[in-house]
Amino acid sequence: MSFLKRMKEKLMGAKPEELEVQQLETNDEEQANLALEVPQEEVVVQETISEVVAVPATTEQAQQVEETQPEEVVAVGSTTELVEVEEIVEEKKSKWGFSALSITEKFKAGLEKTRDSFTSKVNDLVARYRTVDEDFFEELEDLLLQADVGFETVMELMDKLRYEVQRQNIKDTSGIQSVISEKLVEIYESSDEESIELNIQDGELTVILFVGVNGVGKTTTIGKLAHRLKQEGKSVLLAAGDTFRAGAIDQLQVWGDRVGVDVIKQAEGSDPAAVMYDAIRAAKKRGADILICDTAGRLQNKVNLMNELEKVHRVISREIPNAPHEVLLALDATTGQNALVQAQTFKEATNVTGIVLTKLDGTAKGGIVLAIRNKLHIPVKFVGLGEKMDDLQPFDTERYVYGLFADALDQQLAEEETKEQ
Ligand SMILES: Nc1nc2c(ncn2[C@@H]2O[C@H](COP(=O)(O)OP(=O)(O)OP(=O)(O)O)[C@@H](O)[C@H]2O)c(=O)[nH]1
Repeated sequence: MSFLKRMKEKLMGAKPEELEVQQLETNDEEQANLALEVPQEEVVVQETISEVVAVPATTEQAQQVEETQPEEVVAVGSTTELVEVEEIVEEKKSKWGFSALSITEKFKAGLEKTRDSFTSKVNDLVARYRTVDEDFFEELEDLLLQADVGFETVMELMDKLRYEVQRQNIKDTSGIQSVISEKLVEIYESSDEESIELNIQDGELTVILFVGVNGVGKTTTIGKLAHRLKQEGKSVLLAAGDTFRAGAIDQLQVWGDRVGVDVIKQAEGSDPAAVMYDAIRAAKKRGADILICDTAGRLQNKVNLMNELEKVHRVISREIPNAPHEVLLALDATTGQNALVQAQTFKEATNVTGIVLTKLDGTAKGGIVLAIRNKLHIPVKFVGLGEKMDDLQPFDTERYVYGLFADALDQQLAEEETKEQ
C-alpha cells in the first residue's frame, strides 16, 4: 500500500462509506462543545438522527449526554441499522472521545496559517520547476529553513529526499509533497525519545508539574488538560503554584470553575512549595487521580528559577517518591526560535519530560515542531490548535504532516486512485 493510502486510512480512521457516520458524530461533538459555553440556566435543543435530545448546560451533563446518546439512539430506532451505527461510532472514537477524522480536521484547521504561507510557497516552487534538479532542492531547502524547521532537520530531510529521488528515478516535481511528507514522518518517528503518552500512574496519584514563562498559554493549557483528563474519567485537582504574578491564582480558578475541578490555593505572594504541600495532602485525602500544578514563569534570573523549581520538586517528591511524574514545559509556537532558547534554560533548570507547544494555530512557521524535536530531544506531547477547550491535542506526526500539505496530498491521492481504476 502506498504511503498516501496508509496515511489516509489512519487519518480518516475509516473507509469512505463509514465517513458519513463520522460526520454525524463530529456534529454531535461540536454541539457538546458549544454546550460547555452555554450559561447554566439556558438549555438548547439539538436533533440527533430521529430524536430530540436536550443539550446540557454543564460539563458533567455534557459528559452524561455523550455517554447516553448511543443508547438513546438505539432505543428510539431499535433497528439493526442503528445498532450498527452505534458500533461504528463507538469503535471510531479514540480514548479521548473524538473520532479519528475530527482530530485530523483539527490539525488541518490549526495548521492553516503554516499551510497558507510555507506550503503555498512549496506549491509555487513545484509549479515553477517541473523537474527535480539541484536548484529545486536548494530553493526547497530555503523554504524549509524559513518555516523554522531547523537546520539539522532540513539537512537530514534533504539527504533523504535526494536519495529517494534517485532511488525511485523521480524526474517530475509534481508528486514531491508526498515524498517530503513520507520522509518527515520517517525522521520524526525514528527518534528514540520516550513516547508522547503521559506517564499516568495506575491506581495512584499522578502529579503533573507545568513550567514555562508568563503568557505562553500555561494556564489555558492546564485548564484544557484538566478537561481532557476529566473526560477520560479521572478525578483531577489543580494547584495554584504561581503565587508571584498578580491575577494568576484567579485565572486558574476561572479555569477550574469552567471545567469543574477544584483548585488548591493560598494568598498571592505565599510560598509555592507550601501550596504544593497543601495540594498533595488534599489530593491524597480526596483520593484524586491527577494533580496538575501551575508554577511561576520567571526567567529573568536562572538561579532563582532553578531554586524555586528545585524547592517545589523537593516538596513534591518528599510526599510522593518518583513524583512529579511529568514536568511539562509550555512553549509558545509563535515565538519561534525564542521558544528554543526558553526550552534550553528550563531544561537546565529542571528535568523536563515533555513539551506542550501552544498556539500552533497562530503561527505561519509550524515547522518549529520539527526543530524542537531535533534540538531538544524532548517529546512534544501536546499541541495547542486553538482557544477552545478541546483544541489541545496529543501530538501526532502523520496528522501534523497532513496539516502541512493537506491540499497537495489530497490531490495526489485522488490522482493515484484515478490511475488505479
Ligand atoms: N490561538 C490560541 N491561543 C491560545 C492557545 N493556548 C493559549 N492561548 C491564548 O493565549 C493567551 C495566554 O494564555 P494564558 O493561559 O493566559 O497564558 P499563561 O501562560 O497562563 O500566562 P501566565 O499565567 O502569565 O503564565 C490566552 O488568550 C489564551 O486563550 C492556543 O493553542 N491557540
